[in-house]
Amino acid sequence: MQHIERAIFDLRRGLPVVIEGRHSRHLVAPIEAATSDLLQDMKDGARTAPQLVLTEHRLAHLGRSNADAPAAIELQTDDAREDVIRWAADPDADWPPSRQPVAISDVGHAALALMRRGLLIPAAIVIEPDDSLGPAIQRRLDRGDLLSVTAADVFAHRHAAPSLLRRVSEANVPLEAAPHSRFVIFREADGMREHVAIIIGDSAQWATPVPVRLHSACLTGDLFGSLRCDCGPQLKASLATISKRGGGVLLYLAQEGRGIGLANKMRAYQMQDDGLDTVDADRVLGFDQDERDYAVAREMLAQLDVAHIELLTNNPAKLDAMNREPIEVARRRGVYGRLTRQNRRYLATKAQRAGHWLDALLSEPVLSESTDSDRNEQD
Ligand SMILES: Nc1nc2c(ncn2[C@@H]2O[C@H](COP(=O)(O)OP(=O)(O)OP(=O)(O)O)[C@@H](O)[C@H]2O)c(=O)[nH]1
Ligand SMILES: [Zn+2]
Repeated sequence: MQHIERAIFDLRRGLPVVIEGRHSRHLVAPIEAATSDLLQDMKDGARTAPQLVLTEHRLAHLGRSNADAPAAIELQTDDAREDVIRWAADPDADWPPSRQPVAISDVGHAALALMRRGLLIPAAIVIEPDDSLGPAIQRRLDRGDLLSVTAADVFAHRHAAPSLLRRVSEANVPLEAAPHSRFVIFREADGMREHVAIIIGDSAQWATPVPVRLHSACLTGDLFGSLRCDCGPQLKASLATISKRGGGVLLYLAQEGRGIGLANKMRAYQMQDDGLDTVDADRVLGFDQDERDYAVAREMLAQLDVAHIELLTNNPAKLDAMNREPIEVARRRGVYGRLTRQNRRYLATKAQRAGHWLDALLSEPVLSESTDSDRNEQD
């Protein structure tokens, strides 16, 4: 487990790692770290054509409309770095002429899994080292300045992480909307993500089913009051509702940007400013329209001995994901933020393309924007 975590940190620092597949050893670099020098070194030391590994969503965006699995573009000697990066992440890129997608091995799949776990753009350059590069890689592995993981360990890690959640600390934190609250911190086994369960009220007095809200982190909305989404007001409304209903649990999940991370959410925002909607923007970057997995949430509730719940959500996918062993969703209750001029399109897209139950909110008049910042400037 530990060496997977270390490999992800190296990838996030812009360093390549070695992935041992069932049949052979490969060198893998994230597209975000593909400098001209690194790309040249990888091309020079490759036994067969280097591959740019892409997800099915990215392939579809490049015009391979029947793509239903990740695949690769084989790179040629004179492919410029700018082109390679464009194929991986530029919204305006097309499929390179006269090339066919090639199937990827377990190494390619493992590379994409590592990029996703590391919240990097899910695209990687993968080579099988030739006889000149192979020994140099071995020396670096022996010295410990290059890390190696097996594809099998990467897949095992992806499935094992949620069930190995550890309850690490807790304390009372009275909240404005719910004065009798206790924060319980859970850490995923690889140490990379922490999730918070906020226990509201006295569990002995809770209603059955227990009111539960799952809230995915949104730095911009929850903390800074961004008008682009509805998260901040939804978070406050959830705490107030749970408190009023005699208490329950709010899970604050480290799933920023529907699981793609803050940096990618900003990339997606930029694309939305250029015309794409929130679903397409994530897909253009190679992600699914929702990358979240709620196994962690089920495990947190199980560890808190909460099984029979009333779920506060407008999201059918959350409802479906939570109504699984050992959790039973007895009832759903809507929870609404507020409609603004800037979030109307985002909320309408969620309703139309992801089936969120938001009709009630979308039919309300748009609230006027807060003018706090103007007033601050006048002061
Ligand atoms: N990728 C992406 N994520 C976004 C965007 N806007 C908001 N988010 C994220 O969307 C998530 C919303 O989380 P929630 O409010 O828990 O979930 P939901 O899917 O809206 O479902 P509800 O339970 O009905 O609120 C947060 O992680 C936000 O950071 C966007 O344009 N792109
Ligand atoms: Zn938000």
